[in-house]
Amino acid sequence: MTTDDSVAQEQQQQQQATTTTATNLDSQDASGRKSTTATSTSSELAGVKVTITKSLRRFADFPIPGIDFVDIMPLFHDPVAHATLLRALQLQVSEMFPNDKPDIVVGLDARGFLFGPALALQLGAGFTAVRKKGKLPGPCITAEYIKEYGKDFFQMQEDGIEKGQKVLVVDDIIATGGSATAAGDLVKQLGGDLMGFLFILEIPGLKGRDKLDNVPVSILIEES
Ligand SMILES: O=P(O)(O)OC[C@H]1O[C@H](OP(=O)(O)OP(=O)(O)O)[C@H](O)[C@@H]1O
Ligand SMILES: Nc1ncnc2[nH]cnc12
Repeated sequence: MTTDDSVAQEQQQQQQATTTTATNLDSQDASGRKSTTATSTSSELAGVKVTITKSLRRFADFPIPGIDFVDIMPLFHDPVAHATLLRALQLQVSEMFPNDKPDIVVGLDARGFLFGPALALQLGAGFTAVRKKGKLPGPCITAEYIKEYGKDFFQMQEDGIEKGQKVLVVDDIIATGGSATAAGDLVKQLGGDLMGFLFILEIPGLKGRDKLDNVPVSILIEES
């Protein structure tokens, strides 16, 4: 077999695997939510969590000395892992809110943008960005916050959320919880109904979720 043949064969196998995962996503209603009769079980979630965990990797002393950085980028490099992640997040939202759904998914700059819009589409919700200061045009509101490796500012456009809209905040990682707290404050300032927070994983030991009281907090991979 030539190199070209084996590359083509590998691509075909990967395409088949992706199609299989995508087919499993079909059991959902018109709004994009999974139907209760579909196969959304805890064991299915446990299986996809294993696949996702295998795609994570760590870098010591990044971006500054003393930080053990968890890199989520391989999840998006592999289309099967990517589809699995989206499936798992969709299931997680169904578990968080069995009889409800968000109007708006808010994703945090920048890694919350990698999956927030796709998840919003799956849920039949809109997407709004929380961005680092100076990136959004027009009238904005601002919040200063402290995260695991520094201080920063988040902004939202004033028309990013309509008063009373139900909002789910999503991000890749919760460490100290500073970023998520600031995002939740911005949502509430705009009159949004903050439903909860969803993360792919947490940095253990920093007690980030303790900052996020009064709303449901869901973390796909509890220990990393
Ligand atoms: O819980 P915390 O201590 O606030 O830390 C978590 C935040 O830190 C990272 O973002 P970062 O600010 O590094 O931005 P990036 O996504 O652009 O890399 C991560 O994506 C979270 O948003
Ligand atoms: N340890 C960490 N790894 C990756 N992203 C982070 N954001 C905050 N802390 C982090």
